[in-house]
Amino acid sequence: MIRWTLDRAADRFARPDASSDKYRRGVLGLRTGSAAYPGAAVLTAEAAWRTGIGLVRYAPQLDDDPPALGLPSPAAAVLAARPETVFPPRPAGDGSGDAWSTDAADAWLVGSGTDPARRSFAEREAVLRLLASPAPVVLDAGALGLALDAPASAPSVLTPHRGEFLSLWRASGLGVRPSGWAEDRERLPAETALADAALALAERLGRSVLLKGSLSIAATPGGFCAVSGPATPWLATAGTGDVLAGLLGALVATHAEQVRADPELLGPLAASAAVLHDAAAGRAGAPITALDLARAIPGAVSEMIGTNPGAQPA
Ligand SMILES: NC(=O)C1=CN([C@@H]2O[C@H](COP(=O)(O)OP(=O)(O)OC[C@H]3O[C@@H](n4cnc5c(N)ncnc54)[C@H](O)[C@@H]3O)[C@@H](O)[C@H]2O)[C@@H](O)CC1
Ligand SMILES: Nc1ncnc2c1ncn2[C@@H]1O[C@H](COP(=O)(O)OP(=O)(O)O)[C@@H](O)[C@H]1O
Repeated sequence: MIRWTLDRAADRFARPDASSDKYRRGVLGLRTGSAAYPGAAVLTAEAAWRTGIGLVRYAPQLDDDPPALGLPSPAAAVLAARPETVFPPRPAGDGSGDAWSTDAADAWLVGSGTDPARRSFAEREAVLRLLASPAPVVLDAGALGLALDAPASAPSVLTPHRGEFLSLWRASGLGVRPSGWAEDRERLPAETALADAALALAERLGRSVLLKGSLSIAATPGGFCAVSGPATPWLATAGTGDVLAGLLGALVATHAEQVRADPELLGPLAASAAVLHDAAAGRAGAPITALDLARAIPGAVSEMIGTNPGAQPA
């Protein structure tokens, strides 16, 4: 198992150069947030932009509930926070089934701030289409379970916390809980027990896994395994996982071609997202709030690049 560091992450961070333009630098598509959780859409967009990317496209969930309590729609909330974001050229429901084709982005982030119980049939079909296409996909929160329903054709990485990981473990038929994991959630499994479990789930699903927590483990079906942390416990606050998902989405989109050629690269990228997330946390003070964390990402990126200024993008 490799201990992942900011130096290693710097080696895999894509810098723009004179030949860059917004499309060639990486386009990330977001299918995040919902009427129930519009804030998650904002946090994923904010984190993706602040990680450094050419373009973020936001796709509202198909057939989502109407906004309640006077809240804005997730798309309106994203636009207010991040006017750089681009939205579908026409509303969904025009007969095409989806406003954007799967190739509208180099990579996709799906699921943060969504509730699987409220996902419409059209939305589920749209995500399954993404998972059957070649662009890499990050699956988070409410979309994690879809990894069990789709063949592993798109290179993909899942970002469960320990509770979500246990659900995936059970649903994939691996048993009640991994060896060395106590029933009591407060008792943290040892590093090796976390790593063994992450590797076993990655192999079973044929997808990479970033098991989040104080220690985060990035594991791939091919056997790559990296640990980072312990991260600052001030990260234990709502929305920081959405920030991590947006950050990882941007790293994947800026390496989409390389990931298509070698899906194992999702392991190092996931490990890099975890260390960059904690570096941003270190700059966000204490206590941390999720939006402050996202806003601290550029400082963490500058610090990271500063550790290895001459490196070429991987
Ligand atoms: N501003 C927003 O819009 C926010 C939206 N969020 C979204 O809210 C949705 C549901 O998240 P919830 O937090 O309600 O549900 P979770 O899916 O996080 O929790 C489900 C179950 O897992 C347990 N659990 C949570 N964290 C755990 C951990 N680290 N170890 C072990 N067990 C753990 C919980 O106690 C619960 O029983 C997700 O889609 C998420 O993305 C959250 O990210 C919070 C912020
Ligand atoms: N005690 C802790 N110490 C360090 N990091 C933590 C701790 N608890 C949570 N985190 C980190 O905070 C983030 C929480 O993500 P998640 O549970 O998905 O929250 P949310 O759904 O509210 O965004 C993850 O990146 C996780 O690694």
